[in-house]
Amino acid sequence: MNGQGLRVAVVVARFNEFVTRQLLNGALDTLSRHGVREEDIGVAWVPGSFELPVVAKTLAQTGRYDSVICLGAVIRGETDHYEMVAGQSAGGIASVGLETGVPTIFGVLTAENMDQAINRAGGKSGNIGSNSATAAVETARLVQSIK
Ligand SMILES: O=c1[nH]c(NC[C@H](O)[C@H](O)[C@H](O)CO)c([N+](=O)[O-])c(=O)[nH]1
Repeated sequence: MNGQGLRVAVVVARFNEFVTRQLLNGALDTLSRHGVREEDIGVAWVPGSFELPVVAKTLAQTGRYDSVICLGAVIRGETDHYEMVAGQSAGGIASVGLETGVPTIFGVLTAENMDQAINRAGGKSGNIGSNSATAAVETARLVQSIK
């Protein structure tokens, strides 16, 4: 897929930064491999995954981006906070894409523990950030071809 000329925003949560920084690295590396120019990529950090949707929507509404990638890591703790954050983050991110028409990619890793998270952030199970970048390029090009 040729990503040349695509403008992509990446919103990344700082919570569990040890993991989310690896997701970001995977996404940026894959965007580059698809030909997306560095100057066409915007990165915004938010406190946690719960804040991903509002910043993603703001970026999508600027009209400056062909796709918005949301990256986070929600890891189960002792409380049910995990369910709330994961659920609201997923629902909010889906709404951004539907409300704005800008492909908004769900790259929020949900894991039972840190080992699972690390395995999906560049470990033996791949990198959710990289997968999200590929989805962003493909979906942006598809939406462009339909319009
Ligand atoms: O991105 C995450 N945010 C988390 N909480 C913070 C949340 O996203 C908001 O930043 C916070 O609630 C303030 O709105 C997490 N947990 O609490 O478990 C988590 O695992 N991952």
